[in-house]
Amino acid sequence: MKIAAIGGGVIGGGWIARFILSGHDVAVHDPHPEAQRIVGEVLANATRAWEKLFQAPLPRPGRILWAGSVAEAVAGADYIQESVPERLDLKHRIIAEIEAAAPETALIGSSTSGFKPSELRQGARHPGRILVAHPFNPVYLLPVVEVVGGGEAAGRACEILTEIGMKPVRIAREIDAHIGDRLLEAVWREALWLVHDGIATTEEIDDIIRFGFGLRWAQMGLFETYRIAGGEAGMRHFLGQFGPALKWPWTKLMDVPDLDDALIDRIAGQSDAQSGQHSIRELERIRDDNLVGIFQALKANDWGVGQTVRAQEDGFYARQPAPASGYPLRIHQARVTGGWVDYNGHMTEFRYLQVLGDATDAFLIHIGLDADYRAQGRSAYTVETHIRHLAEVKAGELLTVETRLLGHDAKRFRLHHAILRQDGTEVATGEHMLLHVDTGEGRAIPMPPALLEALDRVAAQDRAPHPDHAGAGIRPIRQKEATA
Ligand SMILES: NC(=O)C1=CN([C@@H]2O[C@H](COP(=O)(O)OP(=O)(O)OC[C@H]3O[C@@H](n4cnc5c(N)ncnc54)[C@H](O)[C@@H]3O)[C@@H](O)[C@H]2O)C=CC1
Ligand SMILES: C[N+](C)(C)CC(=O)CC(=O)[O-]
Repeated sequence: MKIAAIGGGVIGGGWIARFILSGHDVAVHDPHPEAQRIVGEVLANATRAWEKLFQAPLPRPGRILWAGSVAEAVAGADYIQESVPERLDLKHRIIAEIEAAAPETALIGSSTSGFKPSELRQGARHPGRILVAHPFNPVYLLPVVEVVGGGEAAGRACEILTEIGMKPVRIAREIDAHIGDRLLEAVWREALWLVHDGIATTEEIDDIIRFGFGLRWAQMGLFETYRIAGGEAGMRHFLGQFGPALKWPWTKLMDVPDLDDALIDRIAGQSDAQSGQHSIRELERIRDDNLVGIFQALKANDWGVGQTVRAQEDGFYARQPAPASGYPLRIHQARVTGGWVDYNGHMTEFRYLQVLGDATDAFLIHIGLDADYRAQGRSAYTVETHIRHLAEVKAGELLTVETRLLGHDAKRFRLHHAILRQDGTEVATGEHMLLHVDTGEGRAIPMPPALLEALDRVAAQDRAPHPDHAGAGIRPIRQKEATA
């Protein structure tokens, strides 16, 4: 699939990073003289965030193909994401340039925050393929994308967006600013009035959000949160109790304070005092680390955005390259990132287990125990592990795992992984016993014939003697050694 991105600013850069990290090449056009530096920095932050977010091995990243014109970028494209500044005349000009050069079948998604598809489509040759695909910043982490403009084109766009780990929400009827920005603008207007009227500073308002209802919104949204706030009587009681207050004159919803120089100076000054000690890129990294932490907590709870992360990881495992011929199997590789390194300057203890666990997952997919298989309520659980740490590993190193099957019966199999550096040095080994289980009943059950046959085929290749340490535990410390 060929992807093109027109505009590589805050949002275009985020889209480019998401496509690249999902394994797609992206042709990019942006006339900004520093576009390559800006997109490069966004991609670096996005890569850092994805390496922290996902436990599954990431796909091999795609490449950025810089194009000198819109026409060059969109030639032969299947999906084009437009992220130029929010001016309708500019968007019309860009869409006309895209239509003149792109295949008729190419989909055009616009990042517009406010324009409706009917406005974007004015004067277009093939209006039905022009859609709003409105993301939220940072695009490379937040999965939601509002897809506005219906029909077959929207269905195809949703498939592509889902494939890169997004959660498309199709909006049935077009309205100005879609849904997310309608909600955000209401809060934003109120916040501007609170600063204007001298009721609160920018920091106080942010504290009320981040130490309070922002945490609720991050995992349940608005309606589910208020259902709980109604107590045991739920939403009906909540509406009965707090509904009348909605008619009291609390809000200045449609009224916007005059953004004169004095108010701009006040907001910008308070914002500098609040966050000016960090550069924007540093703030982005702080934000990304916090989002990753929230996502991981929600993954552990199988809830909300955590389910999207899990589904994306399943996709990464399934896309692992087929093993090269030969034995031991070489079906897993991992790059040691800066975040994997501890205070001793080398790969921290639990990351060894992560590499070994990911290698086991790659082996499971190799024998057919993949996400579709697990969806039938059967899986494999590791019940015993022995790791030997043999050499230090530094950030940036590429690790390759060699996997052997040391034995199996109807319900169990025993794996041996050797983690190798690029120069062939063995840096760790892991030996693992796995049980085939019925996940609903939580008990071991025999494997079906197809899995056993796959294991038999691997076992037939395992002709070398077992390593000396296979089956060994940790050596006892003899008393003489202990007191020496
Ligand atoms: N910034 C935000 O929080 C969000 C913005 N959006 C939407 O995304 C779109 C882009 O906004 P941002 O990325 O914030 O703006 P931006 O100003 O950061 O980036 C716009 C980019 O478009 C480039 N550009 C200008 N003319 C161009 C042309 N003729 N061909 C190719 N590139 C061109 C600029 O050089 C710039 O890099 C807008 O429609 C906006 O409403 C959507 C979601 C959130
Ligand atoms: C400010 N904004 C209207 C451009 C914001 C968005 O469109 C979505 C977001 O990321 O908040």
